[in-house]
Amino acid sequence: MDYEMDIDGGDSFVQATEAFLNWFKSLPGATFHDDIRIEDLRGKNAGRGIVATRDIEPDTILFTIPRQAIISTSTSPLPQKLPHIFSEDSNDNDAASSSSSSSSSSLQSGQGQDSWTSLILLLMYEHFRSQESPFKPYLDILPSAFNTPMFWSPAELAELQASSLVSKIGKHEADRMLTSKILPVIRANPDIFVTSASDAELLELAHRMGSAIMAYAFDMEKDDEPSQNGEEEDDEWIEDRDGRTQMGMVPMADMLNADAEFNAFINHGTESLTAVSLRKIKAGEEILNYYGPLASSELLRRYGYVTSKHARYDVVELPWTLVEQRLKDRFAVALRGDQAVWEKITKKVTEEAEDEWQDSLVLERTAPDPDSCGQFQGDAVFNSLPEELEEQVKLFLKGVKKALVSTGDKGGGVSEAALADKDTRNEIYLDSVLRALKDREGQYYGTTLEEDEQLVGNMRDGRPNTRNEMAVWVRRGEKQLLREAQGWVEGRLGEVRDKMSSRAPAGGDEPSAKRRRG
Ligand SMILES: C[S@@+](CC[C@H](N)C(=O)[O-])C[C@H]1O[C@@H](n2cnc3c(N)ncnc32)[C@H](O)[C@@H]1O
Repeated sequence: MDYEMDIDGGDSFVQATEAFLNWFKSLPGATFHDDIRIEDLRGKNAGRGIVATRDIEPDTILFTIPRQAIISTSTSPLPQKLPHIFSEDSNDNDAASSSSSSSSSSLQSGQGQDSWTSLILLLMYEHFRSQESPFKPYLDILPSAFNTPMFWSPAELAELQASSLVSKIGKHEADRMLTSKILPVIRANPDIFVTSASDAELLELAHRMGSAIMAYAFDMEKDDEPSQNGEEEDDEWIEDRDGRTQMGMVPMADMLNADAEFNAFINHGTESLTAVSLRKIKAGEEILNYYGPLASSELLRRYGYVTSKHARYDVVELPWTLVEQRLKDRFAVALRGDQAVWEKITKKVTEEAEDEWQDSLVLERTAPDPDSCGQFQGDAVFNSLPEELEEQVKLFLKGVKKALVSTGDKGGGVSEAALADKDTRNEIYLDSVLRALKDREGQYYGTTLEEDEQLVGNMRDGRPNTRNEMAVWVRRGEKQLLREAQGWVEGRLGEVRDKMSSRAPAGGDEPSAKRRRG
């Protein structure tokens, strides 16, 4: 991310930090513990962060943010100025469906805002107010550029190779959404959004605000009522970003960097939010929040960085078509590569599975949640394939079995009788998945896992410092997971094959005589 750099021989970064801290401390109700400080962490590509200057005990309140200091639709004057844009009735509470479901007339009038676009409007309003904005010292420390893949060049994106992250960036969708929902509101209200910016500049600014929200905003329950027994809510980080929760920019809470092991959390109270230590934090240690059990790819997509601790949550999407192709290979002789038969099977199977059908299956490790002190207990291990994958293969094999019955024995491959045997089906399942996993790894065409390991080994301090290195990190993690998955499947496959060979007479895929039907 780009932060303000030296100007006129002075360090504007340091000055902006000081101005922000003084502004924050002056807010009625704000507190900032004496034993912490905002530190310049640009040396490790982490912008600003908060560090303990002395040992801090568990359950210590590190700082307090009065709710009035949050930028949200509850605190901003903008909704009163533009009630037709911000009223509950005109809002689109489901951001996920907003781009497709909003009528063109509501888009032209700037209605149909969701929690994202509402907050973008609030931030742009404050930005254009410039010196008049009560949030100026806070806005001044928000980054002007981001490392999220939304802003990467095609060459930088190509380094992600076959990572599914590439398909999730959504640059065009974001352009469309900002152009249809943000620009019309600004243009229709020139007295409120005072700017001489061109449409292209407005779009760029809206992207910048959208990315700041992605990496900095907090989600809060809309009413922020205390719980029924009168105690304050302890809802930490709410991951739901589908527009149903209210989003807010929470100055100082968003100065905390984060990792998958962390030592502080944000407590959402009625009057204020507080940052609280989860365990003893030693002098010099960084105070870290938690963004959730995010894969490296997702951490990069939302926040523009990666860490080694998040690698345990890495995921790989396995397209069903790869598994299906390998399943078909097993019956290529028996069904003579009959395209019409395969189409019939696929149609039948997907119909039978209805909404449950998945075009791609998510592979992940079993990773225990961090404990109540924010620390890992136990390793993350790959020890299962997605249940849906097994279900879909089962359905598929059922379809194949029927096809084999109707076409009769074509004199080769796996027979219908063999498919009646559970071990045979299991063997076909695991063998096809294993081959599909290798095919998936092969889709990362540019480099091998071993080459990526070497690239990571050469990184300064053993961690990524550039976009290119972050891309290498993400794809290396995904290839590693694919290898672990292959190892696990190989193990299961070996067991099934041992079992089959210990009970079956010679004869390939045929089940034992005892089990043979018909
Ligand atoms: C909520 S802000 C935290 C404050 C931010 N460092 C700043 O200077 O404004 C989130 C951003 O901080 C950076 N960040 C957070 N945790 C990090 C970490 N563990 N390592 C590197 N950068 C991190 C990322 O750029 C992320 O998008």
